[in-house]
Amino acid sequence: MKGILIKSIGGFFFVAAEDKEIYQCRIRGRIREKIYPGDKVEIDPSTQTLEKLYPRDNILKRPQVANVDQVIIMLALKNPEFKPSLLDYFLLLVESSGFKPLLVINKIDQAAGDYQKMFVDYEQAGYKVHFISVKQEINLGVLLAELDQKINVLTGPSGAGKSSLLNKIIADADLKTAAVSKKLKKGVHTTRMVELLALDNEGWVADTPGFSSMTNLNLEIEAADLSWYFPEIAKFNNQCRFNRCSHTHEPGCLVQTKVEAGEISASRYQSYQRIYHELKAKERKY
Ligand SMILES: Nc1nc2c(ncn2[C@@H]2O[C@H](COP(=O)(O)OP(=O)(O)OP(=O)(O)O)[C@@H](O)[C@H]2O)c(=O)[nH]1
Ligand SMILES: [Zn+2]
Repeated sequence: MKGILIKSIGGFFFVAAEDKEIYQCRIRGRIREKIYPGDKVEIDPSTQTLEKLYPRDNILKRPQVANVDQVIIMLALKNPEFKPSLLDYFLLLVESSGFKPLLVINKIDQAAGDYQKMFVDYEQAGYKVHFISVKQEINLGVLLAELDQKINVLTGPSGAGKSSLLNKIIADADLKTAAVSKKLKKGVHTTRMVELLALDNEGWVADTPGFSSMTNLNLEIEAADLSWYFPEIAKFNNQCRFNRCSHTHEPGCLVQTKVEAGEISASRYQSYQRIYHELKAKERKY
């Protein structure tokens, strides 16, 4: 029977199978590869053995999850205050590892004025933005529909409301507590096992504890490649006067022209420039 690995602990592999049951399997000796949450597997339910690992589409490094469909970047409008530079950084991390981001802006109950206009830049760049309030349960249904049938990874800075969201949309009460237990999170650097949590529909979500420190992770990309991870800039790559234009200072740069004309967001371009120079400085050091 086919299934999906949701977690593994001490040699036990928990597989959510097609029949909607969860089987606690042992592995057959001949499977040599490492198996991650999200992996599609074949099990023998009668003996509770994991017999086969199906080829995977992709694997996310941190946390290690296989067959990821999208990475949810969740930020709050307020508490903590929304900062475009932080969102740009999260987007870059997701884009540069080759995954599809989904933007979720939480705490719209605390909004004053036309907050949506702060996100027009992102929508123009091609990102879908969901505006929600976990607390007041606004737009949660629409978001949930977007997670259906998919393996989702949830990231975002501390205080964005990730645990609160999981509390509302996870089907199983036991899993729920595991997902939000502060005790587990605070453990002395015990790396909590990644686990797929079942949503109320047919989707899955992996929480990423400690991703608040994601901003400290080193980006493993080169300055010269940076523009490929800003979709609205990547569109114009190779159209500047110079072949390997960095879009920072060169004459005849189409990107700079588009920024001046307001066709590329000035704020996004600022983030691009800042990160470009950070990466350059790092490259000079080594
Ligand atoms: N006003 C308002 N507050 C919210 C909303 N969602 C969450 N909060 C509050 O925001 C605070 C942080 O929420 P958490 O769910 O713990 O945030 P988190 O992203 O899991 O944070 P970490 O566990 O530190 O990564 C809590 O006090 C929540 O009650 C919302 O939609 N509106
Ligand atoms: Zn250029």
